Order: sequence, then C-alpha cells, then structure tokens
Amino acid sequence: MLKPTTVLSRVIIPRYLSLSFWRSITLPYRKMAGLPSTYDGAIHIAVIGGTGIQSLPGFTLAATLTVDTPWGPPSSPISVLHHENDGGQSTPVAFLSRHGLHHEFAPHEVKNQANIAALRSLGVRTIIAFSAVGSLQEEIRPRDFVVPDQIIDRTKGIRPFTFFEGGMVGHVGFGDPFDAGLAKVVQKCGHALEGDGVRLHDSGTLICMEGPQFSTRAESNLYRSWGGSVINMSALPEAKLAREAEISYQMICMATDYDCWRNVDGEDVNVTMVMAHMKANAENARRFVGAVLNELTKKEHEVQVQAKHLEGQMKWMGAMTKKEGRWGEAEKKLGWLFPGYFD
Ligand SMILES: CSC[C@H]1O[C@H](OP(=O)(O)O)[C@H](O)[C@@H]1O
Ligand SMILES: Nc1ncnc2[nH]cnc12
Repeated sequence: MLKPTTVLSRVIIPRYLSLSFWRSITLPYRKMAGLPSTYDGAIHIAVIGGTGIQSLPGFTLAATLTVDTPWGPPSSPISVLHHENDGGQSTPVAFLSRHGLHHEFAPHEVKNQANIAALRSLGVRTIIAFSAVGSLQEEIRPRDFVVPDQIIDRTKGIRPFTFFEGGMVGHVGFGDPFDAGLAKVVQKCGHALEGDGVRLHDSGTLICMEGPQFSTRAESNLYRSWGGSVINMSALPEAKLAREAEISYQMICMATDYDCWRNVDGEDVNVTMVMAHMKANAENARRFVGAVLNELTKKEHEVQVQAKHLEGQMKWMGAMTKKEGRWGEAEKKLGWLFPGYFD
C-alpha cells in the first residue's frame, strides 16, 4: 500500500507523487549542480562514510566526480573536498558514501570493487573508512570509537572480493588487515579529542558478518568467545580490495549498540538504536575526521599518505599469471587499475 501524505478534500495523493518526496530524492544532486565534474591533480586521501555519514559537512566542496570503472560505477558520486589544515594549507580529499547517497545499497550490495578502483584512479593511496558497529565487550560503550587492528571474516562468499580473477591470478598479504602507520596517526588524533566527549579504544578485533539481518544470540556469544571486540557488515571486502589496490586503509568504528548478547533493558540491536547513537555522536565523528585530516596533510606524513610502502607490490610480488596464460577481460581491467604494471 502506498503511504498517503496529503489529503485534499477527497483526493489522496500518493507519497511518490508529492513535491516534497521528489525534492528529498533530488536534493543531493541539486546541491551538486553547478559544481565542477572534473578535478585536476591527484587526490591522495579519501574518506569512506558509512551508516549515518552520507556526507561530510563543514568542508568546502570543490567538485563532484562521477567515475566509471571496469567494475561499474561506485556506490555514490565522489565529492572532492578542500581541507584547510592548521597551517593554512589546502589539500583535496575524496569522499564516498559506501551505501549510496540515500543508503540504498545493503552491505552485500555495496560496490566495493568500483569504489576502491575509482578512488585509486583519482590518485588515492590512503583511506579512512567509517563504520557503525555493535559492541561485543562491556567496556566498549555505545558512542565509543574503536581503531580495530584485526578482522574475522564472517561474510559468506557472496560478495565480489578480489580484483585478481577471471584470467589473472594475484595474492597479497593480509596478516595485518589495517595499516599500522595510519593507525598510529588515527589513534593520536582520537586521544587528543579524549575528555571532550570522545572515548577511544586503540585496538580490537572486528567481526565482519554477512547481514543484512543482525546476529543470533548464539552467534553473538560465539564471537565474544573468539575475542571479538566489535561487529559490522562492511569491513570486508573493502579492506581486502584496498590492500590489493596498494592503498593504506584504516577503519574507524563507532559503537552504536551491544548487538544482542547483552540485551539492554530487554532490547536487542535495531536500526533506530543505531541511527540514534550515530546522530547524537555525529559531531564527534566529524571532529575526529577533521583532526585526522589535519594531521595527515602535514608534510611529515607525505610518504605514509602516498603509501610508498605498498607501491608496486602487485607488480613485483602479487600477480602470478604469465602473459601467455592470461585470459578474459582481466588484463584489460587490471591495466585500467594499474596503468603500466602488466604491459
Ligand atoms: C544500520 S546497522 C547495520 C549497518 O551499519 C553498519 O554500516 P557501516 O559499516 O557502513 O557504517 C554495518 O556494517 C551495517 O552495514
Ligand atoms: N550489532 C551490529 N551487528 C552488525 N553490524 C552492526 N552495525 C551496527 N551495529 C551492528
């Protein structure tokens, strides 16, 4: 049944015909209209926004890019924001909304390959990814931030999870799924905000489940027995693809609930709970990003930001298939992602 929003005498206008509905749908695009759709120069840093973070207010919007990749278009247009650091230096930062501009992609539908490929094609070598997570430990309270250092993969193999398939094989190390150098910067910035409404946990094991349904109580307790700290549905394959694309990647998690193991006041995790905590803590999340960008844009982090430690790893150590054994579209697609690597 369509939800009636306006009743004029006896005429019922369905919601999809109302002006307010179309205004809300087209607002982000109307905001983008008039902005440049190209950007000259490399952008080295990107922020991926998750649940409740579809945009980054407070930064100057310089351009909106629609990038097409051999894996299709990304989840959302990419906003180029100009970040001015404390020293007055302006740096471009790419912003992408993981679930789309209106949260239209479920965790298993997120365009992970296209997202990572599009960001790399712009020059991005460092990604700060945000995620709303459930807490699996008493001491990680809703609205606390966690900088995870490990992941346990509980996705079900239904998401496209690699660039190296269909004619070209590649393997990359993933013992430490997040970038330790980048984590240090993030931790330092998070601690600097502590006492100001921000609580930060420096490490933690992130369980990435398939979803979109939340866990059963038995699963939630199992993950706790494995030493899981927090749980989400989005870290993988995003982190794996970033590693394959030679991009330094760190997720910043914000706890929004205690999943279902703790059943707070008779309530398990639900979307209303998640969104309420995200909304209430949005300003802290924004300040956290601002602080991380301030730090990353300093000259002393240039080598880290450009991920020089990962550069060339797929060319020299990762890809295995000899030229004569390559088949399908793989060579062409990987040639787009890594120009000049596999000629
Ligand atoms: C709306 S609760 C479940 C949803 O929230 C998290 O999203 P994200 O990681 O993009 O912030 C979680 O991973 C699920 O996708
Ligand atoms: N409890 C939970 N499980 C999975 N993903 C989540 N995102 C936020 N809370 C979550």
